[in-house]
Amino acid sequence: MSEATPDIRKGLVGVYADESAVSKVMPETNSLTYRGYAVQDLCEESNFEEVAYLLWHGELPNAAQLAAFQAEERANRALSPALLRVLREFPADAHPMDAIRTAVSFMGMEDAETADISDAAQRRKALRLLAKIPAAVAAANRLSKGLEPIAPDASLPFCENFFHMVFGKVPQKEVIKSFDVSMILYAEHTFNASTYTTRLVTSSMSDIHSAITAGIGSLKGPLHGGANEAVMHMLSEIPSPEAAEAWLRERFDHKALVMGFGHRVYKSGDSRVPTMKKYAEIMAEVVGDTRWMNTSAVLARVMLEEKKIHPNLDFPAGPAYFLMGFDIPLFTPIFVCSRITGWAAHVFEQGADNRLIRPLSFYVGPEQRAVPPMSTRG
Ligand SMILES: CC(=O)SCCNC(=O)CCNC(=O)[C@H](O)C(C)(C)COP(=O)(O)OP(=O)(O)OC[C@H]1O[C@@H](n2cnc3c(N)ncnc32)[C@H](O)[C@@H]1OP(=O)(O)O
Ligand SMILES: O=C([O-])CC(=O)C(=O)O
Repeated sequence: MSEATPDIRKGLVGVYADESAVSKVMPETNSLTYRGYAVQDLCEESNFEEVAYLLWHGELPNAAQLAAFQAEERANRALSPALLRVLREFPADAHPMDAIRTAVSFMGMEDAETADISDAAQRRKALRLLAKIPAAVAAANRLSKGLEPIAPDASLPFCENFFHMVFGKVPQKEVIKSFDVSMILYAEHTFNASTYTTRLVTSSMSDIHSAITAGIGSLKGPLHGGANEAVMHMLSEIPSPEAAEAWLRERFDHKALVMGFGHRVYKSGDSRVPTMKKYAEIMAEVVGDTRWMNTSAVLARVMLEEKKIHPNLDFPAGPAYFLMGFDIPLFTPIFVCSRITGWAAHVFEQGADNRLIRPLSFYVGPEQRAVPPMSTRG
């Protein structure tokens, strides 16, 4: 007798897997809060370091707490000589997401506290990851182009230091502000695929480097974080804003996905898009290049008219990063530099009230059968 099929939610659509106090997505009002604060307000009133502290501690830092947090982050940026040697051995055409995934895994082997999964140790390790990941991303990017890595500068704030390590210089304040806003918007988003991956790994009482390494693997996919790169490749294929509508309609004919559109939770607009779009437009003004935002506007209009699908955060973030001068394969690793904050907050939360995550599968394979001898197998 065949079993009745249980209620299977493919893709876990609509499933509440646990409670969380880190952030809240409200699709009915297109809004998002981190620990109760609207992301738009955080973008205007705070900076990425303050948001990292907020996500990890539940409250915004006061001046002394922020200064101590920043001092810790700045003191932990340098990569070990061994990791730098490993980075030099990576194939020049390795994708930077593969490079940072491997680098974080290596950092796990180097960290003296890897095996200590107490809350205090996990927090110390998360701080070291927040500090070192940008240095590894920047070093791998430069090495892949035959350039020497640039050592972090402890006199610079987080965002300025990232530009320093990638380009060897710090850009004007409008560029830093746009980047900082992108880092705040990318920091956290409830139980997205990569965050859930980090919680799943944590649930077996594994360590934070293992969880973050797995999270990076999940983020890489083009249905998730990899979409910010895919958006820019797509925009680059479109010869001009005037050609965008015909290009898109042709894509509809092939039933192809349009990258940077759609979202599992938001169905009438991603809460973060208006803010990121504003700062992408500021970047277009700073650089004096409106092609990407004009092309984007046509795509967004036609997608809404024809498919009723809105853009997600990756859609304006892609051109914003391009206008900041970053190589396209660096876009998702930049997302990692930010999302380490949200991932770690979830690792702490999962660890504080843990139960092994282990769902069921409904078997649909062959009935039980005898193992045939080799001589009878076709
Ligand atoms: C930071 C982030 O990770 S944001 C997400 C970044 N990812 C992307 O931009 C990739 C493109 N987008 C997508 O692939 C999807 O929208 C996802 C993966 C983000 C969400 O997927 P789901 O929640 O499973 O999609 P959903 O069920 O809402 O799709 C409904 C319909 O819209 C279509 N659709 C959704 N997004 C798109 C898109 N970007 N282009 C074309 N059609 C789309 C689906 O094919 C589906 O059509 P169907 O009903 O004819 O099968
Ligand atoms: O929430 C999701 O599924 C994807 C997303 O937007 C994010 O991780 O920022």
